Amino acid sequence: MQAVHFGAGNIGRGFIGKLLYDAGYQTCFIDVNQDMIDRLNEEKKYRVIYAEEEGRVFEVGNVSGIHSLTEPEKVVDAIVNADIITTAVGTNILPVIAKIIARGLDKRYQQHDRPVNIIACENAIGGTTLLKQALLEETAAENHDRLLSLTGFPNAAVDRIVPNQQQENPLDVMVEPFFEWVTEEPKIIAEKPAIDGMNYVTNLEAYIERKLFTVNTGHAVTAYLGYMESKQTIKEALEDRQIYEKVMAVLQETGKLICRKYHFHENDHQEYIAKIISRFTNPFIVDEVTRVARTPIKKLGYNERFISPARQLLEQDIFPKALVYGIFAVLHYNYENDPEAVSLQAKLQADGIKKTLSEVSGLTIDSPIVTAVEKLFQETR
Ligand SMILES: NC(=O)c1ccc[n+]([C@@H]2O[C@H](COP(=O)([O-])OP(=O)(O)OC[C@H]3O[C@@H](n4cnc5c(N)ncnc54)[C@H](O)[C@@H]3O)[C@@H](O)[C@H]2O)c1
Ligand SMILES: O=P(O)(O)OC[C@@H](O)[C@@H](O)[C@H](O)[C@H](O)CO
Repeated sequence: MQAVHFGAGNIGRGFIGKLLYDAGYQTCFIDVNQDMIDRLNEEKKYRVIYAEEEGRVFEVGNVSGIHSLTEPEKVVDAIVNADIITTAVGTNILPVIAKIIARGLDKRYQQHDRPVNIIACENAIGGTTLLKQALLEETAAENHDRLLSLTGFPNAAVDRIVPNQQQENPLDVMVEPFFEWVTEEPKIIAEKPAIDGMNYVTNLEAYIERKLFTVNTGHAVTAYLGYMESKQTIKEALEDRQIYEKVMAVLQETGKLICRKYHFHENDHQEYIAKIISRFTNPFIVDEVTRVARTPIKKLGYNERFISPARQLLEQDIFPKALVYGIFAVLHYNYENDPEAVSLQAKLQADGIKKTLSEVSGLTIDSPIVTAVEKLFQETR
């Protein structure tokens, strides 16, 4: 069985690639990192190392690589023959790879009518749906029906902390032992891919919101508050009592929303939070605050980890005080090596807090969230 996976990065190699290998797939990674592609083709295998006391090591074999931009014909042919297509490139890159995937699917369905599932393994609500929309834009209108009748577009939630790597062999990747991959069953086409460790659910929204608003909201608040306090890593940030308490306050707010909306049991959710904090403070992982804080403009999006739970709480007449503080912290993120942080700071300088926040978040300028964030700035001046 052939898998085509876009993004040979941390999650691509450390999570999806491993599960695909264990399930018997030969995985062709598509990336723009030439060194990574060359190494994959030379070595045809790499190692996944667990960040734990025993330090278990797993070999992932049957891998190869193709450059997304310089070898487009090879990418197209890999898509023609794929049994599954997955991505882990970052949500912002999905419209970029849509072009080549659309070409590949077009050629595929000219040659045969074997259905294929595409699963975007990104941190986003409706990641595969975003890719599907971008694919339709890249496909001639007369081929839309054929594309939609032969392609499955299930959304997914993926959870495994894979920090930036410092391995001797750049192909090797250290990951936390915990993982969760949940895929939307009703949108699967034809036979369900049998991948050990990937679970199918009918109500993905509950799982993705629980994951995004707990793991990722908690992670992001830790990172932005940590950055403000000059902490280097997520673990170091959480060792600061004041940061820890602010993070817990945020998780109690998002927890209230998740438990009410999806009827998760309160005690189970508190255990879920405790487990996540223990994952963040895993002593075998060095996870820099700047990795977790990356792309702050994206993270302030309307359907993202801060604004979505904050506005949903507000709709229930609950004022999201702790989340507002988190948003205030995001606006302080001025890391010069993150292009989005640089643009965000430039925009804040030019347009001020209310206009900037309103534009990046999609909230109205008179939203109580925007007003409360501005008030925090005034109070700390
Ligand atoms: N690292 C984690 O802990 C984690 C966990 C769950 C989900 N995710 C999600 O997985 C996705 C990837 O994150 P990551 O941490 O692996 O990032 P990463 O930067 O390590 O990997 C992304 C890869 O995509 C490649 N890429 C960029 N543009 C490309 C293009 N046009 N064509 C093909 N490849 C391209 C990059 O070269 C890189 O190798 C993100 O959506 C992230 O939110 C990450
Ligand atoms: O990947 P991002 O930028 O959406 O979020 C940063 C981290 O919170 C994220 O990568 C987590 O490590 C991951 O989502 C854990 O499953």
